[in-house]
Amino acid sequence: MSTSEHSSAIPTLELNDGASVPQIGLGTYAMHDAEGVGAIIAGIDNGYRLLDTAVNYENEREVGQAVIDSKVGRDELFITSKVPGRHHGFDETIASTEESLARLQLERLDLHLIHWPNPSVGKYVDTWRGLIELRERGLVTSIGVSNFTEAMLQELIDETGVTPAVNQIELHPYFPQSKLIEFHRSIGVQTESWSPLYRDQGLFDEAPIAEAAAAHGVEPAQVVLRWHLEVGSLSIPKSANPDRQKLNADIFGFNLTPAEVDAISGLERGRMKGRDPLTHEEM
Ligand SMILES: NC(=O)C1=CN([C@@H]2O[C@H](COP(=O)(O)OP(=O)(O)OC[C@H]3O[C@@H](n4cnc5c(N)ncnc54)[C@H](OP(=O)(O)O)[C@@H]3O)[C@@H](O)[C@H]2O)C=CC1
Ligand SMILES: O=C(O)C(=O)[C@@H](O)[C@H](O)C(=O)CO
Repeated sequence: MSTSEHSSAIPTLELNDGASVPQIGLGTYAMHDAEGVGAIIAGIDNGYRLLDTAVNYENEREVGQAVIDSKVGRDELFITSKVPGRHHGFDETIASTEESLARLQLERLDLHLIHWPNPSVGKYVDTWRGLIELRERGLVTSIGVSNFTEAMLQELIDETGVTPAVNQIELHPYFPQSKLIEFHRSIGVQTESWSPLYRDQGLFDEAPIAEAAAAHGVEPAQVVLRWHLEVGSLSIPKSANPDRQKLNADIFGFNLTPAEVDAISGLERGRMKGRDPLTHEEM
């Protein structure tokens, strides 16, 4: 834990390349303009150090401004962005990343991901080679992917010998992805959960979550975010509300029992919007 005046209580874990990453981060999807900058600064003030953005969120400028305006030093923060589908390809990935860095007003990203594999385009291996090159040039510290299947991960490793540090995937109690998490664990990839709260669309009323919340004296959202840690994933809940930001990050003072974890995982019913990376493509 940092000892600075603006320290964070969020512990870290180590990625397969030795880099340190906070165990929970702030999603920034749909945070825009001055209001978005204010919400991101509030997140940093509330202890978040990992900020998750993407070219396609069209808010890298806001994230960069929040980093500049916050009271926390750049080196204490962990900034993630993502290469969009329209920038797949070796040269395109280098150019895309240089543009992201310019918008973010940063010299280096802590983690850069391939946002979606877009298999019909057939360029994710070239894109991965671009990320490897960027890491060698020192423009990004860690490299990873998002929405990759087991077979796609294996293909990247077979083709390049480089294992992604992270696979950021849709993961929540309705879609627990236990087989993919186990595969990640077996090859040293850190699982990262997107839409970890299922965008507050009814999940919190589910009995195993409400019951665990009552048993531990916490809120249902905290149970859900603790469940992500218990199954081995770091999550990036988005909240623009300072009170909910604080609540969501306050998950390190209790544990769920194995029975509670199993009951919550038993809520499985499928993806939120049918975004199967074998067929769903985003440019
Ligand atoms: N790689 C990928 O393909 C994807 C990546 N992502 C990333 O993951 C992040 C998180 O996912 P996201 O889709 O935003 O969804 P989340 O599951 O994080 O849910 C966010 C929604 O839940 C609300 N919320 C947050 N905390 C609470 C709480 N304690 N109680 C009640 N409601 C709450 C927020 O509202 P409010 O702000 O008002 O608190 C917001 O409406 C994104 O922001 C983005 O960075 C997301 C989708 C795909
Ligand atoms: O937010 C992201 O990172 C995405 O990849 C999108 O799928 C986004 O979640 C979305 O909901 C677009 O409709």
